[in-house]
Amino acid sequence: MRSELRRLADNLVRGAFLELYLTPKPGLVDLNDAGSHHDLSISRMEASLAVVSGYLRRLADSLVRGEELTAQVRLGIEAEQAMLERAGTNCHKGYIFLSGLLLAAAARSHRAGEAALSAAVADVAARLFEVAGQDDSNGSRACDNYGARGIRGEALDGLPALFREALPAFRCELAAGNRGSAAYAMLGRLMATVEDTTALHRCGREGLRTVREDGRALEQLVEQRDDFMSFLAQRNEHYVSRNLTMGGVADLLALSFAWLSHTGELEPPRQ
Ligand SMILES: CC(C)(COP(=O)(O)OP(=O)(O)OC[C@H]1O[C@@H](n2cnc3c(N)ncnc32)[C@H](O[C@H]2O[C@H](COP(=O)(O)OP(=O)(O)OP(=O)(O)O)[C@@H](O)[C@H]2O)[C@@H]1O)[C@@H](O)C(=O)NCCC(=O)NCCS
Ligand SMILES: Nc1ncnc2[nH]cnc12
Repeated sequence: MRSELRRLADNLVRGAFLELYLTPKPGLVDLNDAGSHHDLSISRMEASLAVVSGYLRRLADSLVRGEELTAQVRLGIEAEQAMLERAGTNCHKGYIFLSGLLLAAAARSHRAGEAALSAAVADVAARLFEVAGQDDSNGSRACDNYGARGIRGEALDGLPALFREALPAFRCELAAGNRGSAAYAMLGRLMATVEDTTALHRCGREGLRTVREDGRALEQLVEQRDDFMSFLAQRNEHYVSRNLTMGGVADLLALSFAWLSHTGELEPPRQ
């Protein structure tokens, strides 16, 4: 259990790096540019991931010691503060929460399999929201203004974006022999389905609609083996012109990469 949790913690860090370096991603920081994030850069996000890495190791240790959930929530809040102090950004706030939630659920899930893990996520999220207060945040305002459920709904429902959308999209593409486009099939599915409160906060319902339509277009281009890379680069220009971004999609993509890395599905097949 100890080594398994440490391994998952390491994969959660790896997943966030894989998300950061996937290029192009409209509105988001990638190897080409900082998208709609004037305050961010690759190096700043890498500095933020150093904080995430230390946090996930401490969280795994806390879980191995069998500490109460309140101790893990405290570690999450400390990590949010350390990210602001050391990297000057809140760019992984959502991921600190989502990765911690998945790790805490894995420690408490006594049955094997993704359905059991998803149920454990929902259970931990319900208990976590009882002990952690609700901030006056961009996400909570977007939820109030647009009747959205955002990251809290995603967590309380057991991460359906991960288990029911992203992973099946990746596996379906891989089963068709398309290893090169599998990550983009996953990105397209997340864009088409996630209720991203970062997009809502920045550009209202119109912004979320744009992300969803682009997600469906990306899925079609991937399916038709068309030039989806040029499409994403063009959409990046549009997102930057509107200040549109999709931080929730980014965090859920990172979580998906992390889980696929943990299961070994990112490795090339053995000859
Ligand atoms: C539960 C908390 C995470 C609090 O969340 P809250 O409801 O208060 O909302 P936000 O503070 O807005 O943070 C939520 C972040 O979640 C990401 N997100 C958005 N939609 C979804 C979704 N549908 N599913 C999953 N995740 C989603 C998103 O994160 C990314 O975007 C961030 C940038 O957003 P923002 O801060 O709004 O930035 P800007 O637009 O640039 O802002 P301005 O400059 O305009 O002001 C970035 O962080 C990405 O990660 C949302 O931002 C929570 O704080 C909590 O309870 N924490 C407890 C501690 C903990 O983590 N414990 C776990 C231990 S087990
Ligand atoms: N690549 C990225 N760009 C901007 N915000 C993010 N939050 C998580 N990943 C991100």
